[in-house]
Amino acid sequence: MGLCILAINPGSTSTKISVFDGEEEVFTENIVHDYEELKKFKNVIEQQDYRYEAILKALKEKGFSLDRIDVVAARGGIMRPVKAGTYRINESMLEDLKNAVGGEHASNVSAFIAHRIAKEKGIPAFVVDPVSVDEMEDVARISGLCGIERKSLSHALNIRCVVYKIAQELGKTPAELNFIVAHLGGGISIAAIERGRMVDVESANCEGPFSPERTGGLPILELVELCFSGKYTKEEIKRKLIQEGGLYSYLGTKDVKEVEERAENGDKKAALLLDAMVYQIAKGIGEMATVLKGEVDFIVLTGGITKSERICDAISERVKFIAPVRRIPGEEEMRALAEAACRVMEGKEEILCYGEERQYV
Ligand SMILES: Nc1ncnc2c1ncn2[C@@H]1O[C@H](COP(=O)(O)OP(=O)(O)OP(=O)(O)O)[C@@H](O)[C@H]1O
Ligand SMILES: CCCC(=O)O
Repeated sequence: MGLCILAINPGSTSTKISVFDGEEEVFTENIVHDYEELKKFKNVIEQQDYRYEAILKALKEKGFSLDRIDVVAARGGIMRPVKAGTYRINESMLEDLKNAVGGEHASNVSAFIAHRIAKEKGIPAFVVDPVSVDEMEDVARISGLCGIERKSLSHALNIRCVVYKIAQELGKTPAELNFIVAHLGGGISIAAIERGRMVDVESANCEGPFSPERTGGLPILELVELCFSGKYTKEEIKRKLIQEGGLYSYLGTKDVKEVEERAENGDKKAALLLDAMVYQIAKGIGEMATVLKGEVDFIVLTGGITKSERICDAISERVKFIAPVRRIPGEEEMRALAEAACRVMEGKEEILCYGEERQYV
């Protein structure tokens, strides 16, 4: 076996792990957690031991010993704004994630698990293209209210991976192309990538289209009324916006496949909600086309929802006048983690140090 990589990618209800032999996938396992068990923890960082034990169990069931791992590559969470790349996990990063400096996200726990394994085995551990990759132009940071700044939070790992993949197919580098990438999963991010830099991004955590579980942007005064209605605590409001918003709030499910089936079987509400999600995603893509001044080489649709050809066709119908639309169903996050680990271990790419002033954007 060549370089043996353990890739770790925690989601809100599951932890995905993969073992790679260099760039060859050996196996991937999606460890599904009991939601009721996860809910017992005060926050995602407190789930670290629980998820760590689940990873050890899954590896054991595969007959794979941790002793064989040379390096751990983990999805990076919401830390301080950073430039894209691969960061060695350090105390300063762990401290920021523990304090949720950028907010709560399932992947915030990832660095803790990777760090623990790395310490036990005496091997290196990295996070790659964290959720808080920030390459936004200053003009994009202005929100419209002094004191509130727009944030760059996105599915940066998958977005950057698909950009590289398409550029490679064309025999070009990302620096030669402009993309709009819409990652459509449980959350949704829509990014404008100008010559390899993610110059603007909308994520359903803050604004933009609603997703299966997130509200995206809302009418602001109604939201103020809701917050001060006295019916909800701050935590309940946050849950309503991030975990129980979007399709879930209307239909009680986050499963787009199920919503499509309901719509096919004559459920008019489900059909309207799907149309609305498509409409808002297309609108978000249109906005990003203006960021790129119309100079768009490709619109890329990726993430779990893009397994649905029908949804992609409906989005495409509205945006294909902007640029050719490419569909990359599912996500490539595990491969992106492994490939990044290979690049830095082979010295082909610089290892970035979190906390060094120059890394902050
Ligand atoms: N064949 C399919 N047709 C339509 N929707 C699908 C299909 N397969 C998966 N989905 C939907 O994709 C969504 C989940 O996407 P994905 O797996 O990318 O999300 P995640 O990894 O949980 O979250 P995120 O992508 O935000 O990190 C769910 O709503 C799921 O129902
Ligand atoms: C915050 C952007 C990534 C996600 O929605 O999970």
